Amino acid sequence: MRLEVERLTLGYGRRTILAEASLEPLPGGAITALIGPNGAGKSTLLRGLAGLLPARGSVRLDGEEMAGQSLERRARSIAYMPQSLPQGVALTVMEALVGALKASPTAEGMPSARAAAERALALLERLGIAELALVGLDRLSGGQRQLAGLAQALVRRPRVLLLDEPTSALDLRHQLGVMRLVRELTLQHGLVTVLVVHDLALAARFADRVVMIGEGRVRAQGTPEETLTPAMLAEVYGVSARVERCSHGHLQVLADAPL
Ligand SMILES: Nc1ncnc2c1ncn2[C@@H]1O[C@H](COP(=O)(O)OP(=O)(O)OP(=O)(O)O)[C@@H](O)[C@H]1O
Repeated sequence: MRLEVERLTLGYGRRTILAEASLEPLPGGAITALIGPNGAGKSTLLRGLAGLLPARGSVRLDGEEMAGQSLERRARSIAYMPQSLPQGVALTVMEALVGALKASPTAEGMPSARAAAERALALLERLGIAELALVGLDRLSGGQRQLAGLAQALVRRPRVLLLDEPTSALDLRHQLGVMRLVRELTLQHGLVTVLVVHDLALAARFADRVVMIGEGRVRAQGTPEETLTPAMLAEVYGVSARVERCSHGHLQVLADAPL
């Protein structure tokens, strides 16, 4: 599994947001974190990878151009979780998960109703929210909604997992739990996982690769060590920052002041 992005140009209407973005190939079994300041174009790039925006350039999965594929075909391999789930959906968590399975059958085809329910429940258990299975989406807290949204993306067992800020509403324990689960699934199934994240400590700890976006351009890409440098943080985020290792050896970004 390998996702290749070449000279991708994306925008809304006539406004170009991301111009000619090329990424080093995103391999299966690895997590790529998209980082960068607010409004830089991270979500736009993720939507572009999901095929949700008109684009110029090329996004290829295992050598096959995604643009020409039908939405249904694309949905078989790609799961995309937006920054916020739509409000006003009168479904329980379980109904939403089974609905997600029905709406976009995976490469394995459509599971039976019983198998779908079992798969959904097993996933909710793994995410620690099995007790929410029969609760309405509209009655969940922000963090619970985010976990339910993640479950909706994961339940289909995609080959490419695109997550827009999957941990932004989560407490510390759930942040670590979700990132560990995403890492496990990514490794276990060789997924191409791309996630937008603001928390640079999470990016440094869990991502294999980091793509730093600033003002609609790819400003740096590589390992966390290569990209999370004081010089790049100054240039792209406009902060003076230190990058140090904690007593456990994890990379930590300590932002000291805006420049
Ligand atoms: N649906 C839309 N229609 C028009 N412009 C949009 C739309 N979504 C985003 N934009 C614009 O595109 C630019 C990039 O937005 P995007 O959401 O990709 O940034 P981001 O890096 O994900 O930011 P954040 O960290 O704040 O979520 C912004 O200037 C934004 O105003």
